[in-house]
Amino acid sequence: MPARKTVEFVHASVTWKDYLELCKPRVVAVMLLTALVGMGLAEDSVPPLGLILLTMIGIALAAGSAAAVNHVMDRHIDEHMARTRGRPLPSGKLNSQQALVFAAAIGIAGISLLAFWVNPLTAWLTLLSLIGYAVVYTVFLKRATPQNIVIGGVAGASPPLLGWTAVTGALEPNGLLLMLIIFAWTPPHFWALCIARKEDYIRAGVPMLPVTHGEGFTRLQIMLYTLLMIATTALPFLTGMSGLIYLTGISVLNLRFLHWAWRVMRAGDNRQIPMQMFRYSITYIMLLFALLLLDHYLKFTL
Ligand code: HEM
Ligand SMILES: CC(C)=CCC/C(C)=C/CC/C(C)=C/COP(=O)(O)OP(=O)(O)O
Repeated sequence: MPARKTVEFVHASVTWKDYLELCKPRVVAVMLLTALVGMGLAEDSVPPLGLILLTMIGIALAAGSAAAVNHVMDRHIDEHMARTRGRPLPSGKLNSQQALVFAAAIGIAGISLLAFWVNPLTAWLTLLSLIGYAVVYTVFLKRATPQNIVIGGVAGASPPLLGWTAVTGALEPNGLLLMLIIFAWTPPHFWALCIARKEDYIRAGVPMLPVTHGEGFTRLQIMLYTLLMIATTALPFLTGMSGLIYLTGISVLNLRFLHWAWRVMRAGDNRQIPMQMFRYSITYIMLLFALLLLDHYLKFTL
């Protein structure tokens, strides 16, 4: 009887906020910004508002579904990490069945919406990203190799390409280029946090790069990927997709990113500096995509 009472108590306290938290809403919000920019840059004219809304809702539902599956698969990892133990599953606010039913419902809704009202190519690519993150990264790579986020990063990097294909119905080099920028940005973004939260990953037994190869090696990798990322951010200008507004803005953002990578290289045991770099990486990616959009529309009005 007491066990039953506990279950009833847990059910009674479930709110929509617990379900929202399953979707990693802040990460998905930034992904939606990158998808919106992909849509904007795909054509000279502004895409129809209906198409923008349907695409954003479809991607949001699919990405939220992938994030909810990640919460279920990782619940035993998350309960060992200070950063994640308050999440809905490890804290007992939701159980796996509730989370999986929710993930299936919004996942099917999102992919169907894209398939019927946007286009089949975007629906297929979104489904691939969903499986890439929820299954390939979460179930296999995360537990198996310190290169997990380099390979798994392909799924997280896809939203600008999904936005692009939603408008054009085709895979084109400039859409892939936007995806490439996020792909190169992901390792410095994540490994900076990984250094700051290394003890969490040791406790949870997850083979992240600072755990398997040490912090010094990870810092060097952060610097190398930062340089690669800076090179990829030159491509929109070099291909003529973006102009001088973008080039000026991105140069300032890149100098700051490089400065953070340099500071992390020399940070020793300091945990604040990698954490600050992680936070900057988020500001950076938002400003980068905002700049691309600003440059695109100002080019046509100036
Ligand atoms: C596979 C690739 C990626 C990995 C492994 C990764 C990893 C992480 C992790 C572990 C966090 C901390 C989350 C938390 O504390 O709850 C985080 C936060 C964040 N990530 Fe990523 N990330 C990836 C890709 C992306 C992408 C593509 C974007 C957006 C374009 C993004 C945007 C963000 C944002 C906005 C946050 C802050 C969330 C918050 O404040 O709660 N990430 N990322
Ligand atoms: C359809 C589509 C666009 C799918 C992309 C889905 C998505 C939400 C990707 C997020 C990437 C991310 C935050 C990875 C961290 O996972 P983690 O498990 O290593 O981090 P954690 O410890 O914070 O859970």
